Amino acid sequence: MTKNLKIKVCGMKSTQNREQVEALGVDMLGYIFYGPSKRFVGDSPDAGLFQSDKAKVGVFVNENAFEILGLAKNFDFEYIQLHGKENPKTCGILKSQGLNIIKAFAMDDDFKFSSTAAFEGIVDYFLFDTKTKEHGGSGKKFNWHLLENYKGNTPFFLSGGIGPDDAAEIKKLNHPMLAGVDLNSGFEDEPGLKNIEKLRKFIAELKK
Ligand SMILES: O=C(O)c1ccccc1N[C@@H]1O[C@H](COP(=O)(O)O)[C@@H](O)[C@H]1O
Repeated sequence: MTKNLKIKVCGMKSTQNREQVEALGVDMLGYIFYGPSKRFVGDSPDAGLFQSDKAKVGVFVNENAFEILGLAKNFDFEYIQLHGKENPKTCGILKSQGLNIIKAFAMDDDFKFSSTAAFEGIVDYFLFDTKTKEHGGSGKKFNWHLLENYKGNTPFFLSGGIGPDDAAEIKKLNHPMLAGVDLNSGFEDEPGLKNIEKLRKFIAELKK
């Protein structure tokens, strides 16, 4: 089953690095539009950064829906990842404009999966990331056993601190709604610069 997991690599900041990542056959490329992040694309990103045939994901934290729509049009995003406290209404507004939506949830041992119910039928994917003060990109894992409590119908991405040595553990996860993995800081030489060999080995192991 893990052979078919979607692979999203997040935090693209360099055109050359994006081209190398893309050549690995990943499914989705993520771009961070959140100023405080070390992976923020910046105010005037290089146009080449976005010249990709892969599905492009704009990542936002509590951003205004109209601002998101403008940026999605500018950069031709297929997906929008909402990584803050966005509500179902905001997700619905973006969805109604033809965008696919990934809604992130911050996981800790107190997380109630019932909080995902209001987003069912509105968003395309959930993304379960570790709860920290930074919103995302923490490099920290949550307790993956918590996923056993997720009984919803929306497929999800596993996220939060996934690293080069995790392929075997991910392959053991047998959740019917696990759709993909989100790879970020665990595969970096520096924020926004992915280590291609680490990604190559991990992807090969995951698909084996
Ligand atoms: O990567 C960031 O800096 C970031 C900032 C704000 C929101 C989301 C961000 N990235 C997302 O964070 C998760 C987990 O990343 P990590 O593996 O723990 O580094 C991932 O879904 C990224 O898309």
